[in-house]
Amino acid sequence: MHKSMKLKILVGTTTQTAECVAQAIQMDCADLVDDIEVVLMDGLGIDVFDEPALFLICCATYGSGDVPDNAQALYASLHEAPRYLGHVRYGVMSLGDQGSYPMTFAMGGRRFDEKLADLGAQRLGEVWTHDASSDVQPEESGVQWCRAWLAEVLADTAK
Ligand SMILES: Cc1cc2nc3c(=O)[nH]c(=O)nc-3n(C[C@H](O)[C@H](O)[C@H](O)COP(=O)(O)O)c2cc1C
Repeated sequence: MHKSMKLKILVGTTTQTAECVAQAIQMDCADLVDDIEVVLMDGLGIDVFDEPALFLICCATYGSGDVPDNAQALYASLHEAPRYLGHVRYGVMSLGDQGSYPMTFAMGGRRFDEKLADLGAQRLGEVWTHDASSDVQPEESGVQWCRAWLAEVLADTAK
């Protein structure tokens, strides 16, 4: 990946924590990537991955380990209209609440991770998680993770 490439952040959220994390990244990582787009997942389908971009799934968890309502269409589309996504490289930021939902902690983002990997897409780096029952501030921690993640991705591509 080059600095001039696009980072597209796909946001699955209900109460906007994930969106705030994505927006903080958009502002704070502008020195690392020229073009950062934040897109809510509402109404998206698998064709969002047709665009040549590095993808970042930033997704909360609802129900019992499900993706949020606004992510349901995209998640369903990966199952209902599957196709090979070998050209896609992505990272995952997954939000949850370990205190209240220990059995399904941060499974929203992980569900996307599992399905994208099934379709041949390549995850770069480890999955970042945020626990709403902790004192960790999501925007600050998310930006810190994303800067390190982007630096690694950029360095790897430069090799
Ligand atoms: C009704 C409800 C169900 C939830 N279910 C889960 C869950 O199964 N696992 C989990 O880790 N977090 C769960 N959470 C916690 C949210 O994922 C967490 O608060 C997250 O930060 C919300 O992100 P958002 O503001 O972007 O929607 C749930 C929250 C609510 C209100």
